[in-house]
Amino acid sequence: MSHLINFLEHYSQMQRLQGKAQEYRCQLQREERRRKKQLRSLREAYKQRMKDKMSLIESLETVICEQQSVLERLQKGVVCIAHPISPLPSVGVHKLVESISVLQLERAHLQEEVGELKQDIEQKEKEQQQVSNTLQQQIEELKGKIQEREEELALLRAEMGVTDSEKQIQNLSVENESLKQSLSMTHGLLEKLAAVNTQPSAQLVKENDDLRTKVHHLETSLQEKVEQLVYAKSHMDNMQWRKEEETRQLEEKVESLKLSLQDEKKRPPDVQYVTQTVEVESPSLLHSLEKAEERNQTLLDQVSSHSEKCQRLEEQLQRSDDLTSTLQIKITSYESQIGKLKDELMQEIHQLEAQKDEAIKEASECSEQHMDQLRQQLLGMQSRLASLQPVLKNMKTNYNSLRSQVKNFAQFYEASIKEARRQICDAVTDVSEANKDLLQKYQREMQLRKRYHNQLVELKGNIRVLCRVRLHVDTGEEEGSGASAIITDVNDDTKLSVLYKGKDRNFELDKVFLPQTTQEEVFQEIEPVVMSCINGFNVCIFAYGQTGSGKTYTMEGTTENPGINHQALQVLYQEMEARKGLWTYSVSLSMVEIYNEVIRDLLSKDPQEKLDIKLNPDGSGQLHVPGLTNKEVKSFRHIKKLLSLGKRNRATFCTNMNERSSRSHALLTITITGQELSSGTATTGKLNLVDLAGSERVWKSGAEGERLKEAQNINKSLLALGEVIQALRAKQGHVPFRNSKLTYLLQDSLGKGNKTVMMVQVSPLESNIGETVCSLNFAQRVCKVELGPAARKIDVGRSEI
Ligand SMILES: Nc1ncnc2c1ncn2[C@@H]1O[C@H](COP(=O)(O)OP(=O)(O)OP(=O)(O)O)[C@@H](O)[C@H]1O
Repeated sequence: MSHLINFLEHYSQMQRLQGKAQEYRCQLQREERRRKKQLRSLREAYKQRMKDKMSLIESLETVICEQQSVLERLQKGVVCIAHPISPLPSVGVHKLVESISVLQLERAHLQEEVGELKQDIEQKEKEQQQVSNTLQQQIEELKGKIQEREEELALLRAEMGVTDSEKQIQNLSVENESLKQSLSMTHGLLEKLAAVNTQPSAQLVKENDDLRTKVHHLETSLQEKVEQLVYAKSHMDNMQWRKEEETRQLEEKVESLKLSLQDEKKRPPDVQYVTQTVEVESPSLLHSLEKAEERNQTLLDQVSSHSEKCQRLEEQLQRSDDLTSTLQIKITSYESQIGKLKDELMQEIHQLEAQKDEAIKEASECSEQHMDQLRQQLLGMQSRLASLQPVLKNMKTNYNSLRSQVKNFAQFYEASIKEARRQICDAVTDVSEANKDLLQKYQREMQLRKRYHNQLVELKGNIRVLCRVRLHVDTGEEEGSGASAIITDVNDDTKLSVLYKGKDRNFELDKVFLPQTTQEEVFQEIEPVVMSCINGFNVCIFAYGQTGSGKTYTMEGTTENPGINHQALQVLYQEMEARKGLWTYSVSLSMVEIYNEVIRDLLSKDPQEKLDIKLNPDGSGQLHVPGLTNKEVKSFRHIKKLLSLGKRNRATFCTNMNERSSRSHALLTITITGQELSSGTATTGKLNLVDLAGSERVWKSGAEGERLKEAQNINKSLLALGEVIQALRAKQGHVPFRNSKLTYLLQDSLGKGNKTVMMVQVSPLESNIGETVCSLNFAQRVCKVELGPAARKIDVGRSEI
């Protein structure tokens, strides 16, 4: 047992260790996920910034293109200026040259900055490389440690053999493997990070180079344009000088001509000749003068057009200057933007580097922490394993001893089982014997009960005559004659007296029910007789009395106050249910009506069919009614359904035949067949519940025809019944069963050894006194013949039937 407890303790320890390992694994996975997320966000931010930079560079490129086109346009303008002879404004060209030199200076600055950036990036790359190298080294160290631990675990596993501990070790190995994977993943992520950091720097450098080449191209083209402009300017200066020279020569010529003309005019007559000569010569001179003037005019026009042209060119140059200055401003703003961007880029690079350093630091710290944890776990595991080893040895020895015990246990078990079986068999035989004994006792008790019950019933009388005084029902018909004519004795429930024709008539019967007696109280009195049916007795219960005396009420009752029929069936079913397991029962039911000595089946599909009583063809001497429906009853509910069907069928006759129910007998027969399971004893009992026709003496009041026939038949059958009961009570050898259909039909139930209850119903009304006395006389006549130990003193009344 102690081994088992030890084993369980170790097992629980193992479980705990497994749980912890699982916990660590989860922690590691969480950390890994966190780091991945961090790196992902960093990468996203970096990408976004790079995108911004690229868009800025693109915008810069477009600006440079624009500048190029402007320069091309300028170039074209300079070419146009080279051809006409006009003075050229040198200010714009100078400005352009100056801006180009500024640009060159800027370019030199940018080149320097790019060079510095390159150096920075290289420096950063080197640092990054160093960090990744150190991380790589750490990873290698971790790998080595993991390898060592694996080897240790393998050794431990080899020592421990195939137990639950091995599962634990396997779990730890799996955990180590996952740790390794996470480390390699971290390594990969770091590499990716490094790659991400280097990539944009190279791109930037490349773009800077491109920009630089573009600027160089622009500068060369500008240089060429400047040279062209200088050449054009010198050409124009030349042209202007020549023009001025020609103009000066012509003016000098005109001046000399004017002077010579004035000299000629001042000379005497020969001067006339000279004048004439001059006059002769002067037209030619005038003509040449005119020509010279004309030429002078054209030259002046040319000069003015050239000066206009020069004006325009100057304007153009002014515009170009403006354009160049705006471009210069733009370039400066772009340069400032580039500077800002460069700063931002540098800041971002610094931030990224700081983040990267932080991430690396965190990763390394985390790895170190994990390593520490793992180391601690390993130490814990080692110590636990060390403590487990002796326990394991103990367990092994325990296990071996248990195994040997188990081997012996089979024999011990078999012996104990045999012993237990023997004991159980003994106990079972004892119990079955006791059971048998009990069963015998029970059967004896049951027989005794039956006997005592029978004795009790016999003591009360096998044929009992009871009287029920109907409750005074205050109906209109009976008004004025409502006084009770019956006097009951509260102290003696067997006596009642009636004041009839001035005389007191005293009657003594088996029991008298007072008007206020309830349906339940009535049934309680006859319950033992009813119950004897279940024990194989035939029982007949008759309700006798004049019309309206309460026969149907006593037998059928109402829904609120069920009568004998309903209560009898209920208790019978209850008893059958109580005997379940000891007895099995089958119940069948038939309902007939006897009217004018004709039997009709109330449960038949054709209730009008007349039935007859015949001897059973099986030779048993028993009577039977061919064609009579004898319904097998499944439950109490089924019985109720059948009763209402019979009632309905009878009601149909009533409507057809004018209150026939009062003048016909209704017979309900329940047959109960039972079998005792232990002994196989079978019993069959019948309960006949009869609501007799009204006993009033209508035939005496001069009734005729059908009514007379009815009355005669009723009287005949009731008389026959009285005679049969009398004969039975008197235990006569011959019982006149065949005198009526009713007694003939009930022959087997009225015979010797069976039980009969005659419930004589009387009306309490003064107006019914004659019939009441008549019914009581009938009851008394039946009662007086009683045989038994306690002879009754009976004041015999007159029989008027
Ligand atoms: N003990 C009683 N308590 C209350 N009402 C009763 C009692 N006995 C009879 N009645 C009522 O008296 C009336 C007549 O009774 P019932 O129909 O049972 O007489 P009956 O003898 O069967 O008549 P019939 O011969 O015409 O069938 C019914 O309304 C019934 O409910």
